[in-house]
Amino acid sequence: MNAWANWDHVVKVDPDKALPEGVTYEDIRATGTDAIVVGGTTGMTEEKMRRVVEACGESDAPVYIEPSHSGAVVHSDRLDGYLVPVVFNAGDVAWITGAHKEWARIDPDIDWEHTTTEAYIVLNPEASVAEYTQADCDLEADEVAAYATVAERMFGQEIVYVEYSGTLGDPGIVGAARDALDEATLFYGGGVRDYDSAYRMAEQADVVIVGDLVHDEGIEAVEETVRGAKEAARVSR
Ligand SMILES: CC(C)=CCC/C(C)=C/CC/C(C)=C/CC/C(C)=C/COP(=O)(O)OP(=O)(O)O
Ligand SMILES: O=P(O)(O)OC[C@@H](O)CO
Ligand SMILES: [Mg+2]
Repeated sequence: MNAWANWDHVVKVDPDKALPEGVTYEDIRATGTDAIVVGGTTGMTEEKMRRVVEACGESDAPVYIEPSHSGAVVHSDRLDGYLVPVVFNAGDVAWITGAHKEWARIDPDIDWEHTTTEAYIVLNPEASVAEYTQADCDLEADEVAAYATVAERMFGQEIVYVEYSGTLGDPGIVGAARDALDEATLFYGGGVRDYDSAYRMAEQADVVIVGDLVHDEGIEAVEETVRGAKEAARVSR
């Protein structure tokens, strides 16, 4: 079984942003989160990625990188895997297959066994990821559900990621994606900042991803979101 089938909560660390003073990766692990994913859209370099992956060395958390381009990929024994975004509603095919083609062309060391794509549906037009990929964010619930179906049924995606980076999404839309999926794991990310928002999104999605909060507020706030996500998962099981 894929590791993420058992996850409820993930912390996404942006290598382009600092952690609050004194916060370590072990502290992040100790919040009870299930994994650390390292990624972001802007300012991503191999060196910044490597720094974070190495700093995770001290903790026993599962660590995955989520590269935003081939130049941000680092290979390390510390990594549990590589989560590679494919933006299903991108306006430019570079973010669907183009960047991936270039990666396959230039990187002889791709660890296919530990590489999984994530079928992103990007829904916050204000986020850098939406701007970069020229995503069509103006989607109704049935269109989001249809993208989820296409991802799972036609493209065999194991992870569908409803991405509202920077703002809390519409639970109805997230639920529509969930209802469309059979086997795939539904990730939700965006604007989760406390117990209630984590709980609400974990009622809809399988895994709640918390990003900016760890940089802006630190460990206690993240802990609250872990509690919210885990409680909602427990109740709905
Ligand atoms: C071929 C390889 C290795 C990679 C290509 C991967 C693709 C298609 C990336 C597209 C952009 C993307 C989906 C990046 C993933 C991480 C993500 C969504 C981060 C959230 O970014 P924002 O919060 O919008 O941006 P900042 O936090 O950096 O401002
Ligand atoms: O930074 P936030 O808004 O928590 O978003 C999390 C994640 O989905 C970003 O890719
Ligand atoms: Mg961000």
